[in-house]
Amino acid sequence: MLGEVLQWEHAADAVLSRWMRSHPKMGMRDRAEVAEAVFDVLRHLRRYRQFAESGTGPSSRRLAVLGLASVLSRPALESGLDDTERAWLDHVRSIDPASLPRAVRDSIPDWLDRRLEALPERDSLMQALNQPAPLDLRVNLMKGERDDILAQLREGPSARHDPQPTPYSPWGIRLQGRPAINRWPMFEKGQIEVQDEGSQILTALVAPRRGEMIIDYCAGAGGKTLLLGALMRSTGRLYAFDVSAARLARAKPRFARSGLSNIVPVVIAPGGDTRVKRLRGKAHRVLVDAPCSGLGTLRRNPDLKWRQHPDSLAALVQTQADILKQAASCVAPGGRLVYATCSILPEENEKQVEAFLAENPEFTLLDASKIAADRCKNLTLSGPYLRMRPDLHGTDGFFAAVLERKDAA
Ligand SMILES: C[S@@+](CC[C@H](N)C(=O)[O-])C[C@H]1O[C@@H](n2cnc3c(N)ncnc32)[C@H](O)[C@@H]1O
Repeated sequence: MLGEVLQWEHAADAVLSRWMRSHPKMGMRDRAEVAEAVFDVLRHLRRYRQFAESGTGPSSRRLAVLGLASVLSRPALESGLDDTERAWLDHVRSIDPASLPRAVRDSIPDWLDRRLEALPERDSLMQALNQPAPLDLRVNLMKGERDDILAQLREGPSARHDPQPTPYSPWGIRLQGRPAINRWPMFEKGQIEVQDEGSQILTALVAPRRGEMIIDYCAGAGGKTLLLGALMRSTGRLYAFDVSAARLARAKPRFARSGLSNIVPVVIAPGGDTRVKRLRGKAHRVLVDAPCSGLGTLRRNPDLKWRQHPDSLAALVQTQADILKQAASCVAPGGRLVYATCSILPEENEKQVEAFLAENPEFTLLDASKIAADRCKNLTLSGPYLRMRPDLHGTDGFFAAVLERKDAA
């Protein structure tokens, strides 16, 4: 299975899920260990490949041994190794990561290492992106209060995941480990959803009001749409646009569970869709959660750093600019446009916004950190952009900018 993951034809979690389904007799604990070991190899692949150059036998076995070393106790792992492998593992364990070239230590391709060079506190960011992430939940305001849900989670079997309120989002709960929450009654009833705290905070930047007309332009499977709908208290009209019918189809059961009745899902055509044209200048607020490299989510999707290339990134940057232009046309005078990504790369973030503002002087940049602080009391950022980072905030890496169209008067 690791061999298949490393061919990069499919996302690692898709290959893993298929493999798990084809091994129905495997216990929960073994499944969790296999998944952790595969993700560990993906996080540290470049470093492990270098280590695997020494030693004997198939290199895929050496990679698997290194991944398993992150989840199994030493005696459990070593009972499955021969003397040569044990000696090799001892040697590898004695290597100080600080002695390795930076891109090998961080396990990223050279092209990406160069692009991340200028980021502030780059080393701590890369270190944090190479760690596993906790699981963040969002309480659905339409169906519950955070304190009540937290109290329920602290009773019963979910207590072992140490439920804690998220530090910044007033709706978030953080769990440790990988609980299968989609079987929990409170999930089935639509009281909780999975949503990283950073994603909750950036959705709050849209700050929708009751009765408004809002567009979630890249709604995908609806993660942010659900919070927008709840913040609108199920009033007004919330369009969930996406070019992918499959993604919107995945959103529909979530919309149904949520109890929201203000969401209108629409599959749009890329480029000039007539329904988009009809909404020209009408929306109070538009969120563009743009398709991006996803490099801010490496804690959860470590394969993304191996699946992206400079060419695919250049194509994404062009798509983001096109989407931003179309989405902007829907914003009413005095209305707001929120541009967001889960990337850490300046070309997908600040540079994209600067290029848009240079071509669209009718928009001005607002201070996103102040708007975020209105909802998230403990969050002190320096504006004008929202930049969430795993090393500084414990969230995935997110970027957002809030733009306002000048009033017609
Ligand atoms: C980052 S994902 C959105 C995730 C979603 N907002 C959430 O919170 O779950 C980006 C989405 O943009 C969609 N997309 C790509 N090109 C688009 C376009 N031209 N117009 C609208 N959506 C597009 C993709 O299908 C994908 O679902």
